[in-house]
This record gives sequence, structure tokens and C-alpha cells, in this order.
Amino acid sequence: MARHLITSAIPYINGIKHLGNLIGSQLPADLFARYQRARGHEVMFLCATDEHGTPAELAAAKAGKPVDEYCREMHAIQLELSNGFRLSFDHFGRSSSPQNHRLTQYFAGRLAEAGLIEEVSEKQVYSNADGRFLPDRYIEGTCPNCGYDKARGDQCENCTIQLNPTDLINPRSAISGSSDLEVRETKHLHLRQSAMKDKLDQWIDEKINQSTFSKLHEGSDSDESRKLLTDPRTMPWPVLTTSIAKKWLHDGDGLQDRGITRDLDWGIPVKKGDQDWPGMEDKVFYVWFDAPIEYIACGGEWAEAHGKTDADWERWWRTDKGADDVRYTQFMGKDNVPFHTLSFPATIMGSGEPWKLVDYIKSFNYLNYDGGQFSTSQGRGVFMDQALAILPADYWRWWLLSHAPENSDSEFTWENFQASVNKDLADVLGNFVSRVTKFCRSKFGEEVPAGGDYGPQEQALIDDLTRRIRAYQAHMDAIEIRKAAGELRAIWVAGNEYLQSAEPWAKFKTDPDAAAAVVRLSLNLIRLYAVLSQPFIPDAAATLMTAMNTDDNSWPDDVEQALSALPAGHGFAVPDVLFRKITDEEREDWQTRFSGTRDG
Ligand SMILES: Nc1ncnc2c1ncn2[C@@H]1O[C@H](COP(=O)(O)OP(=O)(O)OP(=O)(O)O)[C@@H](O)[C@H]1O
Ligand SMILES: [Zn+2]
Repeated sequence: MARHLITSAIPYINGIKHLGNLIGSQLPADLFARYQRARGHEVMFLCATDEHGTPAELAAAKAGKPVDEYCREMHAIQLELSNGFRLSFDHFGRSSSPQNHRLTQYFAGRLAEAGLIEEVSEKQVYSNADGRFLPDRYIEGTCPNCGYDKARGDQCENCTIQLNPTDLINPRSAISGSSDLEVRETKHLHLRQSAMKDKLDQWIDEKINQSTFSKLHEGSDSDESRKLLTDPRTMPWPVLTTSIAKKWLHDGDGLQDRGITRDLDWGIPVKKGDQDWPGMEDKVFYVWFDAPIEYIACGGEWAEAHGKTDADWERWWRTDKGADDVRYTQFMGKDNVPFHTLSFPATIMGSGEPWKLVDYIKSFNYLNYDGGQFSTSQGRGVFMDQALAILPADYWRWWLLSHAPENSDSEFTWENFQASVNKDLADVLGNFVSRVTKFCRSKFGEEVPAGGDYGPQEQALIDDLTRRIRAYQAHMDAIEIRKAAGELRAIWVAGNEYLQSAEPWAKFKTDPDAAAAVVRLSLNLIRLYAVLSQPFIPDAAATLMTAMNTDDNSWPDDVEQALSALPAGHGFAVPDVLFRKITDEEREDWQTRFSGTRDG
């Protein structure tokens, strides 16, 4: 049994997540966690809300609530929605937890001792009316390049030119609109990523070399190859991950130092471990610094929530305390890759302590929405709460996972959604289940029929399934999600084709025993489908297990054996319609309903 530590990029707190966020991080992580558990491995699957920073403060102000109260409420909402989507986190924590306060301050202290933190004096815009420093993007004014009057202090959205706040003509606060601004001197801490550059570069190179080596084993069936290709510690990293890391390491002047503090109220107070940090009073850590540390702190939150000890979570996170055999996989969208390949590893390596470093980073391109982009700020697209209000989780899970933006951006369209759901889920899987169970009930009653033997046709199906399940496993191990979905669909199709050509309804008239054998095998296939499909569509899988009146969810290592798990005489029930079809009227209605923006 292997031990898998799995984390999903932590969703930002300032609103309900859209389907792009879901498929870019949490959902594929859940698929992998469910699969590894199903294979009998020990899994720790952690996620949390990312709660600090200016956008959280502004969202709270807009909602008319104190920021801590706002975050508490939004965390509860996000937790409820992740339950709705059946995301099987072992814990869904909060980056504002006391555990993360302590650990972030601790890491900062270690990094300072290691000489990796520098105090830098900066000039920053202060708003007298707001009584605070303004982050660059909260200063608005006229673009000196194109004259657009809502350019931001970091960039003009109209002509895309990069700006400094002092470049803007007639600058004003985006919070209050006040133009009573002045430039003040303020001190900040920088993480000396540039000093870690060679070490990080070497680490990424090791991953690239190892990927090249592992790739040589693709297609080989030897034990050694299988080991290399199924272990996150040796699996080939996605090119998307390594190419982004390399770009940040080498483009322009190479990897830059990064500010880790901010002049804000809401956040983790800057401290060196539990000691005050002279000159840093009234400052907090910048959200990018504390957010990934929450992956670890979340382990502490899990322990607290379940009455466990420190040793229980440390055995996942400290290689000196039992985590040396842990396989750690992270999931995220492409914009998070620089932080996870460089900044967070700089924190871990720089601490000089044996914290568990990530083994494998699965990154995603973007899912777009109907000819444009999903956007939280503009309320464009379908959001998690809206999705669940119109259809159960499995419909979304299946479409999103089988169309995951792995090798390029992908697009959600209502036509494609309708077509996939109706074909894959209703026509293929749902129809198979319905035909088999109803036919059996009408001819043999609601129990697995006895009589007849398996012949060459059944043997051919068993051989085909054996091959296909091996391929499915290989794709799931490699986290090749689209390929895995394709193979699962082919496994469902194989059952339908078998049923179609074995024709139990025709056989029944002349040779009821032969028909019984076909039905017995098909009922067993339903259980097998439930076990294999559970990571993708957990609710449907549970319905099938209940209908088949079994809790034997053992993985089909031996297909022939798996297809005799339900013996003759075993009772079952015909389940309700597993997946209903989406009608054209519904599709058109949703298309219109979700064509605008959320609040408008
Ligand atoms: N359209 C998208 N497709 C796939 N993944 C996405 C998409 N947009 C964001 N992500 C990923 O979703 C995860 C959670 O994102 P987060 O909550 O930080 O929101 P975000 O990146 O600010 O997105 P948005 O601005 O659209 O809300 C991150 O890993 C991010 O990379
Ligand atoms: Zn401009």
C-alpha cells in the first residue's frame, strides 16, 4: 500500500467558484484521490480557502461585513458546494487558521535565519482618504499611452501596456475615488528567490531528465516500467508545468526576488517565529506567501478536527517523521504554476528543514465558456451553485473531467454538454443498466439467474475488458484524465456491444439457460462498472452498488473473478433512471439564462 498526499490549489475566498476553477484544480484532484483510495492506497487529500489579501477585504466591504465574518461565511458556502460536487477532501481548511498563522511566521523566521529574507525600502502610494497604502491595481487613472481613463496602476486593460502607479495621469483610489494620494516610503520583506535560483533550476532539471527517462518506458509492460510510470516521484512531469517554471527561471533577468509583506490589516501579522519583527509592525504577509503554507497547516487543522496528534499529520509532511515514503501530487491551473514550481519550493528548501517537497505537479490549461472566458469578477459563465441547481453533480463531473483542458484550452458549450451527457451517460451507461435489470426482472425475477455457462463470446469480452481496464489504470495512474475517461467510456460501450450481440431476449425463447448466463454476466458487469466509474461519477456508482445489493467494491484485478462476485440467487433491485437526457428546450433555456453576467 502506497501513501498519497494530494492537494488542490486553494480557491480564493471572494466568491463562488466557476466551472473553470473546478476543473482546473479541485475536481481532477478529487478524481485522483478517489482512484488511489479505490486501489487500496492510503490517501490524505487536503484543500482550503485562500482568505487573505485586498480582494477579500474589498469583497467584504461590498457585502457590508467585517472581513473575518465574510470569510467565515464564504468558507461555509464553498464547503457546502464542494460537498455538493462530492469533493472528497479529508479536510477543507482555511488559510486564516491559527495553525497557518503559526506556521507562516515560523517559515519566515527560518528563512530569515538562513539569510534568505531582505528588508527593502519601497515607495508606495498612500491614500489619505482611505487611510491606507494602495496596491498597484487599486489605483486608477488615465493611461499615458492611449488615454483610457480607467487604466490601473499595474496595467492598462485597453492597450495592455504595463504601468507603474506613478505613470498614471490624474491618479485616484479605486476604493474611495479620492485623488488625495501621496507617495510614501515603506519597508518590506523580500524573499531572495534569486539566491535560490540555481538550486531550483537544478531541481526542475532533475524532473525534466527524469521525465525523459521515464518516457522511454511508455508502452512497456515490465514491472520496472510500471513502477516508474505509476509513481508520482518518477512520473514524467507535464510539459506545461516544466515550461512555465523554466520561463520564470530564465526569461529576462531570470528569477526575481519577491515581496512577501503588505501594508494591510487583514492577514497574518509579520513575525519571526513567535518573536516581533522590528520595523514590520502593522504589516502582514503577502497572500502568495501564506497560501501554499496552508497546504501543510491544513494537515494540522485536520488533526485538530479529528482528535489526532501532531505526529498524525507530521507523518505526511515531515520526511524525518515518517513522510519519507509519501508521494505528493499537486493540482492547479497554469497561472498557479510559478508559485508551486518556484516560490513555494523556495520556502520549503530555504527553511533547511525536512518538509515534504512536491513530487508531481499536474497543471491545467483553461476551460473557456461559450466563446469567451469564465470570469468571477464579471460573473461570466456557470458557477458551482448554479450548476448544482440545474443538474446533479455527476453530469457536471463527467463532462468536465472528460473534457479537461489538459493539452490545450478547452471550451464549454451547451451543445457539447448536452451531447456528451445524453450519449455517454444516458445512452451508453444508463441504457445498459436499465436493459439488463429490467429484462432480468421480467424473465427471471429480481435475483441473479442460475443456469448456462460462459462461452467464447464471454471469454472474448473478459479478455477485452482485461486489456481495457489495464489501459484505464495506466491513464489514471499517469493522471491522463481525458484518456482515462475515453477508456472508461469504451468499457461501458463494450458491455452494450456484448449485450447487443449476445441477444439474451432472442436466446430466452429457445434456450433460457443461455440467456441466464448472459444476464448473470451483465448484472456482474454493472457492479464492475460501479467500481471503475466511482472516481468519475460517485453518486451513480453508489446507486448501482445499492441496486446490486452489494458493498463489494474491490478493484477488478482479475476480471473473470470480478464478474462472478454476484452469484446465482443474489437479489438485486431495478434502479431508478440513472441519467436522464437533457432536452433541446432545457439546453436553449440554460443557454439564454447563462449568456449574460451573474448579477446583471
Ligand atoms: N478558466 C479556468 N480554467 C481552468 N482553471 C482555472 C480557470 N480559472 C482559474 N483556474 C484555476 O482555478 C483555481 C482556483 O482559482 P482561484 O480561486 O484562485 O481563482 P482565479 O485564478 O482568481 O480565477 P478567477 O479570476 O476566474 O476567479 C486555480 O488553480 C486557477 O489556476
Ligand atoms: Zn492604455
